[in-house]
Amino acid sequence: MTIQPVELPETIIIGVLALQGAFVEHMHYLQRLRPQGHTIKAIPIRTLTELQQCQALVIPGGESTVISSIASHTPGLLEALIDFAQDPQRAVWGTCAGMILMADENGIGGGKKKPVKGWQGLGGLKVWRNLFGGQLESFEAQLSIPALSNPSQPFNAIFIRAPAVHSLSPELKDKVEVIAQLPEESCPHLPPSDSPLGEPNPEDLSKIWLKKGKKMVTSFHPELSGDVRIHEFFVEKCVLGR
Ligand SMILES: NC(=O)CC[C@H](N)C(=O)O
Repeated sequence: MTIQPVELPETIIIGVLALQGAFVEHMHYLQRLRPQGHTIKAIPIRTLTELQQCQALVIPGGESTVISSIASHTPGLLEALIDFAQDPQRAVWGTCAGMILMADENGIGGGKKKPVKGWQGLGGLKVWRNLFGGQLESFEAQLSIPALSNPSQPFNAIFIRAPAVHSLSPELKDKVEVIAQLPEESCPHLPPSDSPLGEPNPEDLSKIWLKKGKKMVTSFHPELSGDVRIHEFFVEKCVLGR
């Protein structure tokens, strides 16, 4: 099946899911971008009608259980978000809690807590919630990321109760681009392996920024870094596909 490219309007509306979490920051960063030939308008999304106006979507960091619960109590919203996340024509970026929601399945620690409903945006991604630890274990890492503009300038990646990749399905592994990884010494330890997610792949733990077609996920918070380059990447590569 070939996918027909969608004609984008001059003004591209990027929705930022605004139910909970760091959505204001994402909107500020997106509004600063000036891609060639287009204007970006970032709008907060709280209803189905607002989502229907968007060409692309950002799911912010925050608390995935809360975002999921509010979405499920808003008429038609959760189903429409899942459709949007799975539509290969639509650009969607999940950061931190947003990455958890974009996964197929998620688990926490030894797997005792109920998982959050996965939107299956990349297809084949499983994540651990909070594997890097609680709020007090938050940390920053200066990363060299060759895919960014001005790559010699490190990117300050901020991790707050961040999720880690548990595993990628073999089909996803073939299609996904791993854009950034953590050095081994910063990777989390695996929890006891009694998780309902099945056997983790320790090699996937370091993967903190993944892209498949128009979808991407980052386990950290680029909207808190003071650096717009990952937002710029999302607009150029995922939204505009250039
Ligand atoms: N900074 C974040 O987005 C944290 C995500 C949070 N630990 C969750 O499970 O939803």
